[in-house]
Amino acid sequence: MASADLPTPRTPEGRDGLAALLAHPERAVVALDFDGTLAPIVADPDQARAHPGAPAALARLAPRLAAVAVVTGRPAGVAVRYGGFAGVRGLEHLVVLGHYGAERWDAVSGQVHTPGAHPGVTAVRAELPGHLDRIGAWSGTWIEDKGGRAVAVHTRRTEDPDAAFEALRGPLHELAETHGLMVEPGRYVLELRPPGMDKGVALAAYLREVGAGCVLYAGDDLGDLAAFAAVDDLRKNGMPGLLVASAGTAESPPEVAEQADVTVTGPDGVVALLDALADALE
Ligand SMILES: O=P(O)(O)OC[C@H]1O[C@H](O[C@H]2O[C@H](CO)[C@@H](O)[C@H](O)[C@H]2O)[C@H](O)[C@@H](O)[C@@H]1O
Repeated sequence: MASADLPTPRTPEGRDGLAALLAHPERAVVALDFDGTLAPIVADPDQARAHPGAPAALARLAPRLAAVAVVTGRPAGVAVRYGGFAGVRGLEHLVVLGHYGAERWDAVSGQVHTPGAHPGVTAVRAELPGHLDRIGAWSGTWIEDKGGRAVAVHTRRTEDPDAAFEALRGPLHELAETHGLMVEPGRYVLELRPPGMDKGVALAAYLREVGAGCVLYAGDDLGDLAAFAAVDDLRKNGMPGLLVASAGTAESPPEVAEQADVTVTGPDGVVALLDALADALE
């Protein structure tokens, strides 16, 4: 089956990945990032919501696939709420891997499974406001409290988000190191979180768990490159895969589109792609 609306991937690996998904959807996993991929980027992270067409597009696809998963830096429960993913007909088996895979929500139980607070994150949450004052962080720098597994510092709402971001890099790396944490850079955000987990580790484990035969992964930011690398490794070992970049804005990291097989324009383009896939499979 094929659809006129489906893009032609620019690489042979991507073309194989798309062909495998269309030929054997029952063996395919579609996994997507949340912010910037399923949800438009907005200035206030608490106001981010999934594209209005995203839950419906995923719900059309999910019953025909091995699995659909969201893989996000958000706490899993937050992505479920902001995505409107709970209780959606067709998404009864959806899984959300939150905090870069450290925690997990599944639609079957409706529960979040989390490893609990990390002592380094607990310490950083307490120290961070004073630390930002001491280093003279730009006005408008904003701390997103993400619970016990991560804390994020955003610069989007400062007068010069790029300069504010660069000024924070060194001091936040030092603070993270002091507490056994790593820094995850993103779009005008630096997140301090425990090492040892990333979207690639999380995605590869999930694909093994469900016995996937092929995968589509879509993302927009630097944190998604670990998942891209995992798909690339799997392709080298014989599992077809398709990498999709949600890009097209001035702030989109160029690496994401460079490493993808297909580039679409933001969540609008992602939802259109999901709908085109669903059309092709119906
Ligand atoms: O893995 P993701 O689902 O992409 O989450 C990564 C981080 O995304 C959020 O920040 C980004 O989106 C915000 C809302 O659109 C935007 O204001 C910010 O500049 C972006 O970096 C979120 O706030 C973080 O907690 C996520 O880890």
